Amino acid sequence: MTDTIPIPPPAERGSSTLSFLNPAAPEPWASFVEQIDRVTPYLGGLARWAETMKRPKRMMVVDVPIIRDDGSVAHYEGYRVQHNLSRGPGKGGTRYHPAVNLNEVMALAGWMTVKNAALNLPYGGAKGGVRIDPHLHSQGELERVTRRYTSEIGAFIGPDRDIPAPDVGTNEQTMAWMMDTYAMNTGVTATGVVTGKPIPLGGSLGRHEATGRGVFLAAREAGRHRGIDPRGARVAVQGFGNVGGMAARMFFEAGSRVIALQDHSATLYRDAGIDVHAALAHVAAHGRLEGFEGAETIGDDDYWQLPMDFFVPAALEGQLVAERARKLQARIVVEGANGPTTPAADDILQERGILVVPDVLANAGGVAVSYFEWVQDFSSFFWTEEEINQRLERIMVGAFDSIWKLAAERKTSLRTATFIVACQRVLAAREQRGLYP
Ligand SMILES: NC(=O)C1=CN([C@@H]2O[C@H](COP(=O)(O)OP(=O)(O)OC[C@H]3O[C@@H](n4cnc5c(N)ncnc54)[C@H](OP(=O)(O)O)[C@@H]3O)[C@@H](O)[C@H]2O)C=CC1
Ligand SMILES: O=C(O)CCC(=O)C(=O)O
Repeated sequence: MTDTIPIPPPAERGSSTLSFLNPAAPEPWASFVEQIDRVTPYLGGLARWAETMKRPKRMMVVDVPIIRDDGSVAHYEGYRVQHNLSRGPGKGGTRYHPAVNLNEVMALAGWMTVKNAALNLPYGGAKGGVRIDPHLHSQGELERVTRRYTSEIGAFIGPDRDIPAPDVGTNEQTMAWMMDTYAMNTGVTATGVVTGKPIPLGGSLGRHEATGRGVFLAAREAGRHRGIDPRGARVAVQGFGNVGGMAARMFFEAGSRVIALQDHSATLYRDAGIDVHAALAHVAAHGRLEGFEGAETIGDDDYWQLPMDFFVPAALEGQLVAERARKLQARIVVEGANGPTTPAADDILQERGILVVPDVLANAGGVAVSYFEWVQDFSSFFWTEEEINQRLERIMVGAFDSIWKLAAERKTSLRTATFIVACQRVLAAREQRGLYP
């Protein structure tokens, strides 16, 4: 039922050679469930509620029909999963990608529940997506898809119900169309229905950079504990979109040597360090890393064996599988993407002494600033970029510190410690709310 739209072969996207999702990885929801199983023994009396985390509260699969530019009718499958609403409205991004499916969106929504609770944001967890390759559609077609999708899920979203934001394949423009469609359908200009909006529509300064900035802050804190200064550190980044591009820029501006970059179109390497500003300008002009002349092209196998201090996977889930975890020559992995490391790979990295800063902590800067945006929209009072960046740093460093201490106390990985904090908050709320009768 969820696989009616075939995944276009890479050939349709130009000279891409990298797969969309790693076939060697388990399905994302299976990884999420395994992570919940791993944390359950640490939950004490709340463990009796742990099953809640393995049952998404509400899931929608919607048909999104549009008339294409050539007059033909096309159907796309859309999803919105509200994984948990115990602590507040749903919150999480919207993904446009040809491999999106219900299983993936369930996992992404589950990770949002954990991430939001780990940072103590007053939200549950949700995520949405449409199974479409945005690279193959005109702006007009994407606008029609977005408006139809927003109308189809319209009864379930709202500033106090569920608040979408950008994710892979979506951006500020997508959020503007979602907000406008919601306003047209309800008669209310409720700017807080989505975050990650353009600034003139109630968007927040700093949101565009926030996830990458948060990844850098998490890396800096992890490096402090491991005696690795970002200045001069060797860094490789996978994925060069909003998160990977911005994280690479933050490292570069902090004096790191960004030795390798990879996106769908190319894997690039320069031992002396890549000029990240020049690579960003190339992608802004050409839409992909392919053709960038400031580095040499290397093979995918070589990429996974480069000696480095920080590795930042910032593309899709399931990239760091067991085989790659055995080869990886990094000292710290900072997960910019959601779910990039499989549970089996996690174990191997831990055995090998490679520190992993998990997605649900490392990439939480985006949703933290989304929270600031939502608060600003409600109060119609907007903060300066400096205030936003200071608050972001405080929230990221505070969460990192407390999770680091808990991991040391309980002798767990940072991932398990983050899940302990989050599950305790979510399940305590569930228990306190009670069940009727
Ligand atoms: N945007 C946000 O605020 C947040 C995003 N995240 C997570 O970060 C990750 C990236 O999201 P975001 O940066 O927003 O998405 P974007 O669409 O902006 O960028 C994704 C990047 O990953 C590349 N990519 C896709 N597949 C592969 C692959 N198999 N190998 C190498 N590169 C690949 C894309 O290349 P190409 O363009 O060539 O396809 C692109 O460079 C996702 O896991 C997302 O869920 C997490 C927190 C917040
Ligand atoms: O900003 C948000 O609301 C959510 C961002 C997101 O999708 C994520 O953190 O994975």
